[in-house]
Amino acid sequence: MRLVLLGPPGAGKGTQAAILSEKLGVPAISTGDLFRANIGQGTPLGLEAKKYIDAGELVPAEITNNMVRARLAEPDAANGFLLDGFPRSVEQARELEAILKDLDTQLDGVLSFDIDEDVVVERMLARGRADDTEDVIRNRLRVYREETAPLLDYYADSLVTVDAVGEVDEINARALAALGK
Ligand SMILES: Nc1ncnc2c1ncn2[C@@H]1O[C@H](COP(=O)(O)OP(=O)(O)O)[C@@H](O)[C@H]1O
Repeated sequence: MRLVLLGPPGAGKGTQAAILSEKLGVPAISTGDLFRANIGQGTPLGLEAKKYIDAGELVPAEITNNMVRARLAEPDAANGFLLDGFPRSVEQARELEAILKDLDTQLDGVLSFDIDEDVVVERMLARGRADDTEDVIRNRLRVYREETAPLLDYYADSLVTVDAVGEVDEINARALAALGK
């Protein structure tokens, strides 16, 4: 199963991706985690990406697209994947289509986690990651509204929406039900 997970920052996509990954037997691929791993290891990609992440801006296309292309070509993604954090813009959605076409495959669907901004701001302030200060959170939400939310229309035909307010297990059950699993 090849799925894109959509939703605002703090919607719980990463948490749900980890559980769904186990239940569906496909890897969860998070661009945020890939960037953070690169930052942790001090790679050139990580050093470059950090400037944008610390400001809550999108990392430039050439860095992000190549990283995703390489990750999706790895053997463990051959039978499916859950993509969390990519695409984050219509431009990236077009790039994803091109990447999948080159791999001779396509998406099965898009799972959208639906949640209010007020709730996600509270959640992010509580988790306290390095890029979770109030100013940076506000900027990430602005970028989400301007760049990422248009994907809800872009993917309208393949969109499955899940209410992302509630307990982790409850939301996971909703997601599986929405996927017909
Ligand atoms: N597809 C992407 N394109 C550009 N930048 C990205 C992408 N995915 C992640 N990033 C960068 O990594 C940061 C953290 O992403 P992520 O871990 O998905 O957190 P959240 O979902 O809470 O915003 C983003 O704010 C952005 O700077």
